[in-house]
Amino acid sequence: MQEEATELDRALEGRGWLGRVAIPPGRMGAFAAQTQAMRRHALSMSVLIGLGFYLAFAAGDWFTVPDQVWLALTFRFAIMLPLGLAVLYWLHHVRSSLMVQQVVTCGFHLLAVSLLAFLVTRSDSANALGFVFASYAALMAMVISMALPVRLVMVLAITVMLVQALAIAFGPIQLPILQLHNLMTAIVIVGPALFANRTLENERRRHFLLIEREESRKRQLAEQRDMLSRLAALDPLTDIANRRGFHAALASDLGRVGPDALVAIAMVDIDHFKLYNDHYGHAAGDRALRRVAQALAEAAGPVGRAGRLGGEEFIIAVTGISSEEIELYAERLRASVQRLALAHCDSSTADVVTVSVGVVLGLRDRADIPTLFETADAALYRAKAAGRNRVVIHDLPRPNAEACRTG
Ligand SMILES: Nc1nc2c(ncn2[C@@H]2O[C@H](COP(=O)(O)OP(=O)(O)OP(=O)(O)O)[C@@H](O)[C@H]2O)c(=O)[nH]1
Repeated sequence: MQEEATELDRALEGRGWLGRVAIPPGRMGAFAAQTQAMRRHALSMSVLIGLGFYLAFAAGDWFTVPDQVWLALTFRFAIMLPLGLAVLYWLHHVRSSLMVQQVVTCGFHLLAVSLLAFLVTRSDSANALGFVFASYAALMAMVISMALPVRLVMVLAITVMLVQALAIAFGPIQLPILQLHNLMTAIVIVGPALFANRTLENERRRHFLLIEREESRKRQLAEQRDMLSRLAALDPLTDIANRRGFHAALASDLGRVGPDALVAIAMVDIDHFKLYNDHYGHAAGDRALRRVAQALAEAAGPVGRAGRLGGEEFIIAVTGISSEEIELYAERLRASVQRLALAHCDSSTADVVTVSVGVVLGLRDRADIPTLFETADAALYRAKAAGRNRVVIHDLPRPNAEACRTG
């Protein structure tokens, strides 16, 4: 994720060929998809505007090419008008690749320019040469508005220049200086047009990369937030939920079950753990805590939530369990620790590590959770007092019923 942001930062510096902002290869598809609609729209607009000017300047034909007016009007209204409408229809209704659309649109503009150049070769009027320069104005407008790739711009510009050179060569006015004018005009017009095209394209790319970087940073922050909240909910020693994580998980479980569901809380405490630490050392005590925590989490199963309240005290919550099942469930918790067979030679209860379990069962809607905890704690206290390594169940719906089972 960090590498992703760095890659985008590097791309934004625009160290590509001639300061070009290069899109990283993996994002080229997304960039093309994002800018395609805009580029297609630009093509339609260039045809529409080009056609508008082409028809509007018909009025000037009586002055520019007085001897070829009818041919000029035929070009404008009988060829370019229907063709322009057909290209517009095609751009909007026929699905084809952007490149094909760009080439066809360039072809349309080139034809318009070539027909004017043809008039230059046919007309004896010196005014006809005005079409040569009008063609360059059109070229500049096309290059800036069509958002074309640079290679296509170059092809378009060179073709326009050659067409004009031919028109001058075959025109009635044979002035060699006109070819130089043509070349100079081409250079002077194409240079800024290319620069404007490049600048606009770079801005498009920068805009895309900035949005991508923003998205990537948002994803990065969300991931870090998730990781932090996961860590904040975990007990670092045992890898099961800590008090905070347990409460959050229980709250979400309680939100999912109906008001009639039963909720069981089991408080679990390791017996004589101080003696275990004193005998085997604190590091061994930590290892035992980890093993007990994992055993309890496993025994709690997919329906139970296990957490470490602190020290050698654990808690398990189960929602949607019946009063018939709870005794077996609690016994399973207790037995899971004894089955670990962690030697505890100083324990007066058993020769292995054992736990005492205090359980309470309550109705979800009547359950005041802190009260349930207190009651489970009181049941645990009774289990300790009764000799440890046993389960004491305090059943809230039937307060007098109390079951006791020892290992
Ligand atoms: N190794 C280790 N020991 C811990 C940790 N947290 C608490 N303890 C120890 O757990 C022991 C708890 O002792 P007590 O509260 O007297 O309880 P106990 O010895 O288990 O006696 P009963 O609960 O009455 O059976 C203390 O010695 C604490 O130092 C821990 O993270 N690691």
